[in-house]
Amino acid sequence: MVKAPIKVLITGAAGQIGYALAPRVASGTMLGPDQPVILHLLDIPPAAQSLEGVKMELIDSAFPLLHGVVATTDVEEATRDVEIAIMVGGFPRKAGMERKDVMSKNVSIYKSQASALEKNAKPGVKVLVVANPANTNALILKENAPSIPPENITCLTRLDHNRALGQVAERTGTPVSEVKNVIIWGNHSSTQYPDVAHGTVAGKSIKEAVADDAWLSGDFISTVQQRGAAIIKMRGMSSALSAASSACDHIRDWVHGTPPGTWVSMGVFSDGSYGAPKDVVYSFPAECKDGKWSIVQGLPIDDFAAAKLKATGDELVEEKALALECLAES
Ligand SMILES: NC(=O)c1ccc[n+]([C@@H]2O[C@H](COP(=O)([O-])OP(=O)(O)OC[C@H]3O[C@@H](n4cnc5c(N)ncnc54)[C@H](O)[C@@H]3O)[C@@H](O)[C@H]2O)c1
Ligand SMILES: O=C(O)C[C@H](O)C(=O)O
Repeated sequence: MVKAPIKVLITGAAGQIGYALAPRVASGTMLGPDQPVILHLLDIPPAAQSLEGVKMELIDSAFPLLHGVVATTDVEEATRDVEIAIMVGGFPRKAGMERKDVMSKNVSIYKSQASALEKNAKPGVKVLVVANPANTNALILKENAPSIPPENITCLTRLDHNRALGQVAERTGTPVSEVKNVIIWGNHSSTQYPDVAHGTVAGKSIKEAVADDAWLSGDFISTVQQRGAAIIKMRGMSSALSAASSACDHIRDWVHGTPPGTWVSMGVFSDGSYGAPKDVVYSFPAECKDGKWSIVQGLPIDDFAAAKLKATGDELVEEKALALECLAES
């Protein structure tokens, strides 16, 4: 039976991630080869012409699964009846900036777009926040859209997860598909903790396969933590194709499920698992089934890891306070 099309919102669609993401969604990479989609593309008025150009290119690509494109600068129109919302709109970090620097520009966007989503999206809308500071933007969105269940609002740490998989694959000379169950804990920032203690390479523990503990507890961690900044340095712009690809991975696994025995990293509203602060959006290992995620429980955490989990949690609590200050001033 032919499936009904799903409306997918991409905000910031005229930007560089939007340009890489829209064709992936339209070609079925995100929701599967039998799922038609209608793309709702939102950007701000100064980007309206460029947004129209993206729409023209999508039409010219003749994607069989693409049943329509709405390109608009009207947030009410953009959010109407969407079942999936990928929130990319905002201002990216430039060289030399920390994520906190983009805070004041971006959190107010998330407050106002929360209301539009709440009012217009389909009940059960799944939201992925990509724009930085991703965890805190997601939190602000959640706080300002009380009728959307908190478990439906997530942020992207899958890019960091994929970066960790990539580093281990490169180091061990193994196809990345053989590397599993790394974890990104905490914030999508340089305090995140990329954890390989429970991961495997072709069934062997990562520790055993890499056989270099100093690298695993040193350069590996800092490389993943600093990868966003390293890409900005190389490209002069922040990551886009890997961000778009990871956003598709995040939604695909959330909707279609994670393979048995495999988890992914997702920024989700914290219930305090593993001693993380409650009431922030924190990245945990997550398994997905029937369109729902759950935090993988019961993993042993040693003292080294516990200190890292705490540091990134502390940063999220600080970011939340800063975001609330920015909103109070705006
Ligand atoms: N979480 C992650 O892993 C991750 C990875 C890469 C980038 N990012 C973040 O994603 C965001 C987008 O990055 P990019 O490289 O595509 O930036 P970009 O500047 O190329 O595109 C952002 C787009 O958002 C639009 N925009 C600004 N305000 C808006 C609003 N109120 N509503 C709708 N659209 C709006 C801009 O006009 C622009 O077209 C940045 O915040 C960046 O830091 C996150
Ligand atoms: O680091 C950035 O500012 C961009 C993005 O969040 C990334 O991780 O690549």
